[in-house]
Amino acid sequence: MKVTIVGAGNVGATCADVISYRGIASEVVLLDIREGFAEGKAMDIMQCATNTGFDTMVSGVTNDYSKTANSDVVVITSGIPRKPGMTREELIGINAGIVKSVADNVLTHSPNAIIVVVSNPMDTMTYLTLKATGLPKNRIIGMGGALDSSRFKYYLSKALDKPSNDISGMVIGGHGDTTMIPLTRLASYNGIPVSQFLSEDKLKEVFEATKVGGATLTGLLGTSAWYAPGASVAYLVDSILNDQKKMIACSVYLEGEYGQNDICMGVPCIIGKNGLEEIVDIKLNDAEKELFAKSADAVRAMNGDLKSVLA
Ligand SMILES: NC(=O)c1ccc[n+]([C@@H]2O[C@H](COP(=O)([O-])OP(=O)(O)OC[C@H]3O[C@@H](n4cnc5c(N)ncnc54)[C@H](O)[C@@H]3O)[C@@H](O)[C@H]2O)c1
Ligand SMILES: O=C(O)C[C@H](O)C(=O)O
Repeated sequence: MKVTIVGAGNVGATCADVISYRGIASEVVLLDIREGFAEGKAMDIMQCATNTGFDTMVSGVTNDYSKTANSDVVVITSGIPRKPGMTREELIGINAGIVKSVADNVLTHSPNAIIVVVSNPMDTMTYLTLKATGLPKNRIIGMGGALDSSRFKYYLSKALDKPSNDISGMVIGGHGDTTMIPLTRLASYNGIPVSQFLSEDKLKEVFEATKVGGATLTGLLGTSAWYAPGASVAYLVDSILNDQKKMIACSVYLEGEYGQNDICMGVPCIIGKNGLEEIVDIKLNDAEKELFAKSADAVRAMNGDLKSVLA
């Protein structure tokens, strides 16, 4: 199975590294516009093969889309990341043009690919990709919820002082500092509601820390995070390529689900060989429904800025 990753920067290269290390795909092509950069990243990753023991063929190309032909999955990470103090939404002016032209290019050579959108503001870039390509909704998946959910479990694990892998939890809504909805009511520690172990105040702290998880890392690193984002994309790609049918919160096109229409935002999805295979309808309580509606208002307002790109 072949995966192309457009953008060989921090997230794209980390994703290629995790995919090859875990043997998720037989071939990975990294593509970037910076002369020689993707080639260098691919060479560096390939020089891990004998020490970490993988057989995936990773190659890099400078803007040559012919090398990406017949990819099963294309991941779009091209564009600029935010700097400390910025929101993801501020990236739209530059990233919208990049994402649209990249989506057109990849489809010319891989007309059947499933596209995973990572560039920010991710929900809006996912919507843009869907509208610009006209592809069916099962083939356009925005990655954000897998990452936000892993951060949620990290913060819960810290609060509980228990391992992250014993914790279950999901973040839905937009992938933004104010639009994420960590579902604290439904999170559990080995099947037991976390509310049995954590006070309301502690859960509120976890909720708030999760929402700004990306901003916190950006403040510490000077640019946005890449290890967990790259691993989260690889997790999603694994579920597609290996038809795992995992339930993963992803940004997908909604047509009435969760009371929303004509918008891409994070909801629980079954992800398999056809990409989005099902949107899972979990029963939200009134407070969660209200948060979801507010989150959708913010994402929709952002989508309004796409008019000139989509014209
Ligand atoms: N959805 C998420 O959960 C999530 C997580 C982390 C980062 N991101 C976003 O992913 C994007 C990339 O982040 P990063 O940290 O890897 O940035 P980065 O700057 O390290 O890498 C981006 C790469 O894109 C390349 N690029 C720019 N224009 C291109 C084009 N037209 N064609 C091909 N390549 C092009 C650049 O040369 C650069 O190497 C940012 O927009 C960031 O906000 C999203
Ligand atoms: O925080 C960012 O800007 C990058 C990404 O969306 C993240 O959540 O790490």
